[in-house]
Amino acid sequence: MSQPLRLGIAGLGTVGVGVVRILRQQAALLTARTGAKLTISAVSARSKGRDRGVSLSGYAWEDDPVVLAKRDDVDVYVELMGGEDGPAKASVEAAIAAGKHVVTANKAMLALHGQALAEAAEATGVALRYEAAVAGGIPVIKSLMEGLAGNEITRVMGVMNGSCNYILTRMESSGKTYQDIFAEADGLGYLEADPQLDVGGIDAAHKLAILSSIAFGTRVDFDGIQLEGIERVSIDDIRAAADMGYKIKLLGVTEKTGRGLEQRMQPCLVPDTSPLGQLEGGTNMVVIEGDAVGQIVLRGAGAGEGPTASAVLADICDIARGVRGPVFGQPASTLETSTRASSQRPAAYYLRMALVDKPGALAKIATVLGEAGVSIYRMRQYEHDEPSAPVLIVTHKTTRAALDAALDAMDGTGVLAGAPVALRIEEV
Ligand SMILES: NC(=O)c1ccc[n+]([C@@H]2O[C@H](COP(=O)([O-])OP(=O)(O)OC[C@H]3O[C@@H](n4cnc5c(N)ncnc54)[C@H](O)[C@@H]3O)[C@@H](O)[C@H]2O)c1
Ligand SMILES: N[C@@H](CCO)C(=O)O
Ligand code: NA
Repeated sequence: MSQPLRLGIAGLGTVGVGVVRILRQQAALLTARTGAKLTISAVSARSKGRDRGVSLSGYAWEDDPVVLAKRDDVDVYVELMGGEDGPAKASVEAAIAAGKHVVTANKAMLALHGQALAEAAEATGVALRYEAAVAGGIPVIKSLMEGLAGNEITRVMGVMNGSCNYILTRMESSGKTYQDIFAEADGLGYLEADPQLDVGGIDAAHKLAILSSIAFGTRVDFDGIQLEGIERVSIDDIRAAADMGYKIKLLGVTEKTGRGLEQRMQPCLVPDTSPLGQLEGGTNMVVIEGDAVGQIVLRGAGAGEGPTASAVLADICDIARGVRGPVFGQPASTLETSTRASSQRPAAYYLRMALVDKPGALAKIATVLGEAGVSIYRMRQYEHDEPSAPVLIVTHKTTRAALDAALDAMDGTGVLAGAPVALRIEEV
């Protein structure tokens, strides 16, 4: 048997405790699989005395994660504190400089500092692994980097924030408003301490930025993501979309177009019969398309103690087996700076509008759409008691620019009884 692999774990919250638990409960299995004894040398968290429901006896305690990261008896530094900067980044940098391998679940840090950290790790010859950072327990990093290494990746899509998917699917099943279900999710502890990270799409966008880099050989470019959260998704749209055969999802999409890399994280419609459309509750799904493999669908738990710790353990086991390799699948120095594709690839759009119920109103809308080059594919007007008429339109594929021109022109027609809603329909 090889030398023991000695771990230093910083962060003993949901994920850290899960990792300690698996290391204690599955010690024999992990040794059988890796050929090495996996031991914990030291741990760090904010509160030393807190009862975490798992024994920490036999592990040294460090108040400062940077000190922990550099300890002589630590071979792998496991960062499970979170936060894009602060002690997480400082300690990971210290670990790399001290020649320690690093495992982290910190998507925010990688989305914003991934390139610099990858360059540092590769210069020092240490592993920097982060399976838990994207879609938690789903082995999406491994699938993309290893299982699909023979493919040119054409598109990656995913629902990668469980809290948002919970809110959207609960709105539909309960018929309640966004505000009501947001409060319910908050009460159940489903939201991050800063809920804007979830509902603003930021957490999911961090994950998308990491996947883009691996899929397309580009430097992580979080700021290049067209980002919109779910705060403005209304129960009226969820109902109307359902009536037309769609679900609304906070969907991340990254694809290389002739104009550059297009990364979008926004609410959009997907067919209700598609795997993404059928994804309920807090579950995650990532869909990957490669030129040789076609489309594959990965589904599972994106968060929670067990699933996230499962991914951290996978990385630790790989390091124990001697697996190294570039952080984003090819040497960091060869990753390209992506050209940001400025406008969105053509798509069908869903439009919901309330029209003044007077002769010629619908004709005016049809005219401005036609004049902007936007063609109508499907349309419904519902019976109504109110003075305005609810109208739904699904367009043929069009550019966002043409649609925006049509929406601008609609403003001047005098037949709108409120601001129209326009959502992209993603081909999945
Ligand atoms: N919880 C999940 O389901 C999940 C899923 C995927 C990824 N992640 C990521 O895993 C990481 C940890 O998440 P979590 O949910 O376990 O968080 P948590 O809030 O439950 O735990 C954080 C831990 O870090 C410790 N900590 C924070 N600042 C510290 C400091 N300055 N010094 C020492 N210790 C410090 C805290 O004391 C706590 O023990 C984050 O990067 C998060 O984004 C979490
Ligand atoms: N808040 C995140 C946690 C996992 O990153 C989610 O809901 O998916
Ligand atoms: Na994962």
